[in-house]
Amino acid sequence: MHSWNKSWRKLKTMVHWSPFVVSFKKRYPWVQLAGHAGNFKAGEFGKILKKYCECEHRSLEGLMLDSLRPYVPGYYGLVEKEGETYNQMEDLLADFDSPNIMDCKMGTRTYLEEELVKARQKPKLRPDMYEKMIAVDPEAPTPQERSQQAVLKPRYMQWRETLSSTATLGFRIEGIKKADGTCNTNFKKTRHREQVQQAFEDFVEGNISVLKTYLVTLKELRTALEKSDFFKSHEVVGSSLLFVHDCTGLARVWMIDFGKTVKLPDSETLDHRIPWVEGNREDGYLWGLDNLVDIMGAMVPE
Ligand SMILES: Nc1ncnc2c1ncn2[C@@H]1O[C@H](COP(=O)(O)OP(=O)(O)OP(=O)(O)O)[C@@H](O)[C@H]1O
Ligand SMILES: O=P(O)(O)O[C@@H]1[C@H](O)[C@H](O)[C@@H](OP(=O)(O)O)[C@H](OP(=O)(O)O)[C@H]1O
Repeated sequence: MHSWNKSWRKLKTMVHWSPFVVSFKKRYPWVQLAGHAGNFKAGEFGKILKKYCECEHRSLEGLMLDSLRPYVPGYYGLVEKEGETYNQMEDLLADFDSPNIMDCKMGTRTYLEEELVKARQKPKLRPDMYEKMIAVDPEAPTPQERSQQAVLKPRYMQWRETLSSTATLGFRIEGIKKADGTCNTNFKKTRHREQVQQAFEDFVEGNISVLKTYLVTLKELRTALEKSDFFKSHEVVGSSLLFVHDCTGLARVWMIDFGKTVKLPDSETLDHRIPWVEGNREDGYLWGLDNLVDIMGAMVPE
């Protein structure tokens, strides 16, 4: 949605290992599991820099004053580096020893209503999205899309939603990286509950204590979301939950990526559970979290 990142190549099945030189204390490899390539840079120790986005800046500022504060990376404002502006935030991996990481994109909708309106007013053909589409399913494009060798962004985003578990469960796995270095970002067709559960099982590798900690945290997060003034008054689209655990048993979950988190007009609020119909701006975030809790809950033995 931001012009500066439009042209950036998306990470595909590869994880970008950024050998950040971390000042003073130790060197550790930082991992970007999903999202736009080239979006991140090392900050001072324990901090990272993400390419500036006005929406994210405003959201992080608001979140620092909200009851959701414990569930989001600490925000340290803007930084200029080599002529570029960045949002400086807490590196959530800094306290972990060889972390296992999972990114789940939350919600039933992955594009903003305003993007839909823009796409109608000024349709922009996306040959790159057509290429990504046929790489997964050569049969997916319509005859018109095939002749144009391009698709519109909302069409691509909706196709991704229905192919994955976004439409049916209200969240989807974007990537999993394990402590042994293996990494999987090939979840575009992970749609059914059983497939998602299988991926979670692989992620926690049978560690019930880690699974229980995740479950407790997700329930606490749900309670915090239900009480949060920020959450009530914002459309939260394309935001992820970042799960991180390591061999010491430390396991935490944070909300990340507020590039498409938008304030509603004053006094308007969202339910975050009811289905989206164009105009109501519902994002299905809590419905997705309910399903996530349900699936992880079913994995914990009685
Ligand atoms: N504060 C953080 N600490 C540690 N890792 C992070 C942090 N923020 C993001 N990451 C890593 O970077 C990845 C991409 O983050 P993010 O979703 O914010 O990027 P993006 O380019 O805005 O993504 P998208 O293309 O979905 O909009 C995450 O999956 C995670 O691995
Ligand atoms: O995961 P995929 O299949 O690679 O698809 C991308 C993904 O849906 C991103 O969330 C989206 O960025 P935004 O969330 O910022 O819209 C990007 O749009 P873009 O190419 O227009 O940046 C898509 O290409």
